[in-house]
Amino acid sequence: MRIGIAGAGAFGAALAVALARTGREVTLWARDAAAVDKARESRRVERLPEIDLPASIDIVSDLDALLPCDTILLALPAQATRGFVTAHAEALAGKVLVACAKGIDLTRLTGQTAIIAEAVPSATPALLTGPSFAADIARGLPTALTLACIDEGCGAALQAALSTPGLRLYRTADVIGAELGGALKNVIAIACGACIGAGFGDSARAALMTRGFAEMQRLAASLGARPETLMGLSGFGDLVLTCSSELSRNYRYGLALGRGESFDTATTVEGAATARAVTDLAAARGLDLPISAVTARMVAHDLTPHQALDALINRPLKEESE
Ligand SMILES: NC(=O)C1=CN([C@@H]2O[C@H](COP(=O)(O)OP(=O)(O)OC[C@H]3O[C@@H](n4cnc5c(N)ncnc54)[C@H](OP(=O)(O)O)[C@@H]3O)[C@@H](O)[C@H]2O)C=CC1
Ligand SMILES: O=C(CO)COP(=O)(O)O
Repeated sequence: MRIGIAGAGAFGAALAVALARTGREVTLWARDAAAVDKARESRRVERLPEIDLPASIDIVSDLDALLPCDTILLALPAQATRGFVTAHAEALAGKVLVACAKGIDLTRLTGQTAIIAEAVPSATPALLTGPSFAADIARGLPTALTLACIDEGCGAALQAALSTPGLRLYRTADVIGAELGGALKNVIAIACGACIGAGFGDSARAALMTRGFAEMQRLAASLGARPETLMGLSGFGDLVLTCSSELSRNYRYGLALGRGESFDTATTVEGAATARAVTDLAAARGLDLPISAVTARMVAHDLTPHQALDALINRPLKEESE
């Protein structure tokens, strides 16, 4: 089986490397023909420097080269997925499309698989998510992720096809829960970065992670997720990784907010748009998600980290379980 990957950024390239190293046939597509020519020559991509791409990976800019692939991983930023699958709906018809992005689509406030189902109804949507930095995967460091698919037969086939000796995949049919865990943890990671950047300390970060996790569980439950999914790799696991490592772009973006520094706008920071989406979802569902709300306002430069802290810490006292 030849596996296609759309998007030759850090994650797409890392997955291509991990799969190619174990003998899978991989086609890696990127939109920029000049960048593809450069990558074919140098066997490197800009967003994953220092990693050599095995010669067996076919790097292409012509989307037709993905046509022989029955399974295509979509490793694009979350807000780009809708445009991509809509523009290429005909070519993607009938394929197994595995979303790898971690974000809520701002247009319709849905997860990645709902975008796929809407744009390409004949495709089988799935999701690959969980705690992993692209560089770790590319280096073959041990990693465990979640493979979510409503079609359980397809989920089991994908689990086998995408697992490698270093990359252990667990399977679930709870796509909604897995999507929300991956998307919402990015918002909390921005909050945690801002907390550390502003000098509020590790104890405050632990409080934000814990109360942020409660917000993730509250929103996910209201959208039909299974509670145990949020406790797993795609929720709790990725929250821990992203809120505690400077390898995370969401966390580093938060650090910059906390320090009052600027941040490179070309860097993919999924939690920024998803914070807005979460605020809209919470309003529509009458949910109280205060950490996500102040994070969205910090991202919009409508609150400073100190004002955000004041807003959180001066809320009326309450039961922890509420
Ligand atoms: N990096 C990581 O450690 C991990 C990332 N992820 C998730 O994977 C997703 C992608 O992240 P990542 O690879 O790191 O991001 P990068 O910023 O490294 O790369 C994004 C890629 O998407 C391409 N792209 C952007 N917009 C479009 C578009 N409209 N059409 C086609 N291609 C487009 C970019 O192309 P161009 O260069 O031409 O702009 C670039 O190659 C995110 O949701 C992220 O959360 C998940 C786990 C780990
Ligand atoms: O999702 C990730 C780790 O699991 C990558 O995090 P960032 O997008 O914050 O870099």
